[in-house]
Amino acid sequence: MIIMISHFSSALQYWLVNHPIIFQFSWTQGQTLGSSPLFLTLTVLSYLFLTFLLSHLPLPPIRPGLLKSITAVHNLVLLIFSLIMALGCSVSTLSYAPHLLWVICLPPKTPPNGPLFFWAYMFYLSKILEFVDTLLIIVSNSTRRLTFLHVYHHAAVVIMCYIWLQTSQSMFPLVLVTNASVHVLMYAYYLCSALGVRPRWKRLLTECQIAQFLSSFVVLGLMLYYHFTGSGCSGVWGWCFNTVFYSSLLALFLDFHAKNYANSKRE
Ligand SMILES: CC(C)(COP(=O)(O)OP(=O)(O)OC[C@H]1O[C@@H](n2cnc3c(N)ncnc32)[C@H](O)[C@@H]1OP(=O)(O)O)[C@@H](O)C(=O)NCCC(=O)NCCSC(=O)CC(=O)O
Repeated sequence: MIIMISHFSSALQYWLVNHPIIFQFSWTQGQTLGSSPLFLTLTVLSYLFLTFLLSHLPLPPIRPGLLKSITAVHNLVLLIFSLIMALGCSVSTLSYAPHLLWVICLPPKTPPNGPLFFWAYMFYLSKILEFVDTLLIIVSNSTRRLTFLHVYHHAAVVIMCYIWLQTSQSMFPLVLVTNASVHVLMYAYYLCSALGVRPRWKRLLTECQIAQFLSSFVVLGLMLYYHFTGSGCSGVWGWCFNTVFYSSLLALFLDFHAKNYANSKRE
């Protein structure tokens, strides 16, 4: 049993941290795929433009069975990918963080190399894959769900991940693990919905999302404290973006909660 656990943990360590592609990863602006400011600008603008265009065009109907299957596969892929990213970033942090404070405050001029930044890069790419959520909402004619919250979140989160990589943003490992874990639940919820099962824990899921934004303010506060009381933390401009972004998401999610669950009893 002990030998099996030890084999499993070595395999995990290799595939999530020490594999050469992960270990030797380096984010280099203009060289790594998707790392140029032009790529970021075009990606976000194309997303906004196509969302506007497709939601105003009459689209050919898709067979409900086919749409259901595509939606289920998309959600399953993102569920598994989110789980791998949460695990990968946690194991990389446990393997490489020299001390606990390091996950909140990376030393200034930390180069965006190695396993932790590999997972930040995967997270960045996964946020582009999440654009398919919007396409699914549009093709299923569910305009009720094409909200400002949804489109704003999907566009801005890509910019946030780019800043993480470009500025070696302190505290990203904590935010990544929290968000990817919440997204495991979120895509499980959407997967069940697509398969025709409405989970009874929708409200709880929204509350987990709100809790993740609230907890990120604690981490943002700690980073600022260590930045000004120590020798500085990497990615202070990213701190400003994160603070504005999370404050706006918190306000939008509190509004969503008030509108969706005001009359429902807690389950
Ligand atoms: C419980 C929530 C996760 C989702 O609330 P909703 O009101 O959107 O959920 P709902 O009950 O209408 O969802 C079920 C419907 O979604 C369809 N559906 C299935 N898969 C989907 C997918 N990948 N993207 C979008 N919709 C999808 C189902 O087929 C079903 O359609 P039908 O009804 O036709 O059968 C909530 O907490 C939430 O996040 N609300 C904000 C809306 C949003 O866009 N969230 C995701 C991005 S924000 C985010 O991700 C924040 C974060 O980082 O945590």
